[in-house]
Amino acid sequence: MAKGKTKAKKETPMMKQFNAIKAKHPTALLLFRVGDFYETFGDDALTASKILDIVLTKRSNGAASEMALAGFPHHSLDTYLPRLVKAGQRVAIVDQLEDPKTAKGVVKRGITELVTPGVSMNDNVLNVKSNNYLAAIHITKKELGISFLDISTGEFFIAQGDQNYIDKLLQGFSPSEVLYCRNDQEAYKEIFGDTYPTFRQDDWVYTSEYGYEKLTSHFGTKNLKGFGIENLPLGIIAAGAILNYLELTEHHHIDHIHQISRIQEDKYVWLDKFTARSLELIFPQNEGGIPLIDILDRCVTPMGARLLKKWTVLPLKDKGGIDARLDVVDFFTKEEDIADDVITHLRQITDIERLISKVAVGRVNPREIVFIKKALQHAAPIKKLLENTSNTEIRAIADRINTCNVLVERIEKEMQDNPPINPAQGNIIREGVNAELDELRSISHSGKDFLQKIQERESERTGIPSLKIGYNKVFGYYLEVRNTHKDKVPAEWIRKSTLVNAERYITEELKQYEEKILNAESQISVIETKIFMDLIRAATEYINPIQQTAATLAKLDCLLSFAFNAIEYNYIKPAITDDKALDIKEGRHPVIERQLSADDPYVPNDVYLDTQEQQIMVITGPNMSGKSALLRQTALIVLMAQMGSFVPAKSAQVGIVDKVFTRVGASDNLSKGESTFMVEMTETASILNNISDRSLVLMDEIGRGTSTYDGVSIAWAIVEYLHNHKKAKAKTLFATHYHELNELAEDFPRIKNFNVSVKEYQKKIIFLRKLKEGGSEHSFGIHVAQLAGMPQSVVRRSEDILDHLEKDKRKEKNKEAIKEVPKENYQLSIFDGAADPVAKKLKEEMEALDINTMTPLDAMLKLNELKKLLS
Ligand SMILES: Nc1ncnc2c1ncn2[C@@H]1O[C@H](COP(=O)(O)OP(=O)(O)OP(=O)(O)O)[C@@H](O)[C@H]1O
Repeated sequence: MAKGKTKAKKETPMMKQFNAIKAKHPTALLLFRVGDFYETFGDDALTASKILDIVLTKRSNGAASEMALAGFPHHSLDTYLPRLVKAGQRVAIVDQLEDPKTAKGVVKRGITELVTPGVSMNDNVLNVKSNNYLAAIHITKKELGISFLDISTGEFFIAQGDQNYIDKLLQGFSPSEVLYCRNDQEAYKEIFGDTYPTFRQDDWVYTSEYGYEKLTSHFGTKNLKGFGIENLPLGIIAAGAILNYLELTEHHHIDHIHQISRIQEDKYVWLDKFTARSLELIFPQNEGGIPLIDILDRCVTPMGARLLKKWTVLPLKDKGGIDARLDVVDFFTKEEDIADDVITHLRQITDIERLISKVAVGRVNPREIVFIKKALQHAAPIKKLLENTSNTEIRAIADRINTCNVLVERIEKEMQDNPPINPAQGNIIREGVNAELDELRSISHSGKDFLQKIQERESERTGIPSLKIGYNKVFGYYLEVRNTHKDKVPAEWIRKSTLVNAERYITEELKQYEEKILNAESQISVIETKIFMDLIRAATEYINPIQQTAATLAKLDCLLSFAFNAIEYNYIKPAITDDKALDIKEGRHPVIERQLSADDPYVPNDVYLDTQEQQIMVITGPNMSGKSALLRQTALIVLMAQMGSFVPAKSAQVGIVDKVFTRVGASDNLSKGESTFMVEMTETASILNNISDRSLVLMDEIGRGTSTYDGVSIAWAIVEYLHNHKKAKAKTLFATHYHELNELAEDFPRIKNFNVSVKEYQKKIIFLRKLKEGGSEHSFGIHVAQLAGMPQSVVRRSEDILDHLEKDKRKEKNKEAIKEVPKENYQLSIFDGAADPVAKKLKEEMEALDINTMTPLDAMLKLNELKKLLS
């Protein structure tokens, strides 16, 4: 070696091991097990110390530089891991794969689990009431494929469609992580922005062959026809990408994922993403708001709560399916005693859907196995109760509950009632299960008894009253003598350590018993673990029936939730019909009514809409009078009815609705750089382009985001369009401040005017909240300003200005002016949309024609020319 140069220190073997694993998973944060700690190194340590607020230190890597280090005790994994994952980290748990005591050289280590936001079985990462979905998207120019998986429950879905549809699904499923192809980065960002944590995979994963092969080999099928997804090639690619990701994250035991289903778009009411948001179905729009789900959800099981969320965003469209649910709810509202008995047992049932998934992935602990048993034991009386009813729908539910008696008996026979979570802690298996185990236990116990006797005997013999027997890992069992009695210690005792106030000794005799006890204990642990593992293996045979039972109990839980709401809040059974009318008598808003006191209750209102007589209700009324509430309650009642729930009304006839479109309130989207008005127009355009004869449209103050003239014109034209649409007479509630729109009812037969009434009393307004036929004259905006505490001078001045404007009769002129616009301009014609240059040209050409002076040949030639123009 050249003089003056120091020998470059080599990496320690452990750091070499760390670097090798890190190189394979550069984007994951490694929790590296070292002895009793999980350590993080380098950049990972910086990240972990920040997120977890743990101390950052340095470690000599053996190399010239020092490395950042941050760690925590291994038993705190459940506390720290969720915090890392929730902060968006992908965390690789690197465990010691062999016993450090017997390892030669550096302990073998490997990743035992890669926990990412979308792939987690950890109870602390998961929310009991929500699914935790991983999504994969495959993007092509024409369409997109998508797949969702919740590994904690085994639910696996697939779909394919245009950007709007996929975006809507993403909103509904709200995945915790989205996978896409590395090459699609730009396209993905452009379409979906950065709403979700993402992970990119290599392009070879995103091919048809790979996806198809992955799915068929996972399910052990020749093709995918049985799942009804064969014709969704893009969805299959996405689903393949999900299975690939499970491999990458070391999730190899996934037998509980035993089917994949197509998301059947046509089975459910279409709610565009604005509607789900503005009706506040799952999330409130403003902090502190209450979404519908909070009102509906009285579920007592986690799987029930999760299913109810799905039902809420996916109301049904087929009468049979809805009626089946309503019949069960009806039964329970009439048979309250049975409902009470069922719910009492249901309350005792834990999350068997997730527990059985843990069995499949081999992560179930002894206590959880006992929970599964208890759950099935409570499912049995539920099955009995339901079987004995006269209702066929309820008996069908009973049929689907499988109480897995053989498994229950085996768990009951083998497992202690209250075993510890960690099998290594011992005492998980009952006595009488295994003779060898029983014998070893008696050796261990008698050994311990004997130790006790040694202590008593020696205490008497030596005259040391405070003599204690203890145990530690370093030198096993010992006798502890306080310093005051040190002089009484016999010569044959061997001193092992000195503490401040005491000394510890071992003896030959102690060592002998120690060996016996420790031998027995380690064998006990081996036998207990083996019996437990055998039991888990046996339980894997029950994955399907337990999943089915879990799904059935979830459904039952949701229906009971509906029934209890109906009983307590006076909801009624809606009549679902195949016609197109909606007839709600004395309907109430399910959320607002709960917030009001009994002295000042919600004022119910009637709403009637159909496609023949009263297709569009134009609702005027002052600010704060309750227009928005009326619109929303109508949609919520329809959606609740189609979910299978009773509804807050005196009576309700609901002709099946296929799509609900809502444009309610301002949903600012300033973060995306769009103005409120632009958003409003985009949403409205999407409504107008998608309506059908069965759609329900709610529009609230459309046009208010621009000048009054623009606003009135747009609102007017939209109402006309909805009325005149050839194929789709969408039922519409149109709330507006523009009284000019009341004129529409004069010319259009299916438009009717209504107003939410108020009373004026001593220059103040009293809100009556009652919907009445007829238009209204003014807005009372100034009164509302006054109510809001506007300075008196401003209120007075605005009253003067209003007076002046009204006297000027400009308002009247405006109305007249609109009415004077030739009607044809509003009619749909082939020239609709002056923006279309071809249509414009055609129109000009046709107008310029003088048919009287044309020969038949001229006419033919001209026609040919026009036809060319069209093509
Ligand atoms: N039928 C009702 N019974 C009792 N209270 C109601 C009723 N309808 C609405 N409210 C109460 O009145 C408040 C205002 O209602 P809402 O927002 O629907 O008014 P609005 O007419 O849409 O007002 P704006 O035009 O200012 O948006 C609601 O927050 C609700 O608490």
